[in-house]
Amino acid sequence: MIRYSGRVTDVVEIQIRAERAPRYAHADDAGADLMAAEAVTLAPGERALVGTGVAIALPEGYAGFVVPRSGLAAKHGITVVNSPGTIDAGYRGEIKVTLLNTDREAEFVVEAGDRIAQLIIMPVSRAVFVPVAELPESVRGTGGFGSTGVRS
Ligand SMILES: O=c1ccn([C@H]2C[C@H](O)[C@@H](COP(=O)(O)OP(=O)(O)OP(=O)(O)O)O2)c(=O)[nH]1
Ligand SMILES: [Mg+2]
Repeated sequence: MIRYSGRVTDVVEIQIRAERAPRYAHADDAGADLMAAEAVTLAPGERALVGTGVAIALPEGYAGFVVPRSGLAAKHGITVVNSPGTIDAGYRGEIKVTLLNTDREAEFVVEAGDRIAQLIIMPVSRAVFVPVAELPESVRGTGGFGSTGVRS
């Protein structure tokens, strides 16, 4: 924990190569906006792998997650196909965004420099998978996929 903008916050230093570095719109935002490095037009229902021109070296024990922007989703039906896209600590390539236009009628135009998605940096655990004959009991057990219903 270090002091940042007058508050005590987790801040992780990340080495980056980019023409347009991801930017936090507000100091306490979780997601830093990723900009398109290229222009692309998405027809209704079309997807495209859009470059951001950003390459990073995450410290060991961290991962990046590429997630949609809610404004683009609500106003234009733009989402990220594989959300959250996982950026591994060892990845040194360009971060790319799999944008999908879910709108049935309108095309969506992306210009270079547009903020198309956001990047969330998180500490992650790595597991050691230990085979066992029986898993410990729990209250939920094997219930899932709507087992608790919809209405309260
Ligand atoms: O939205 C994304 C998701 C992934 N990546 C990059 C970083 C990540 O570390 C790498 C591999 O991602 P993932 O493991 O999700 O893809 P894969 O299909 O399993 O490819 P691989 O076999 O290379 O792991 O691709 C992106 O640039 N954007
Ligand atoms: Mg993989």
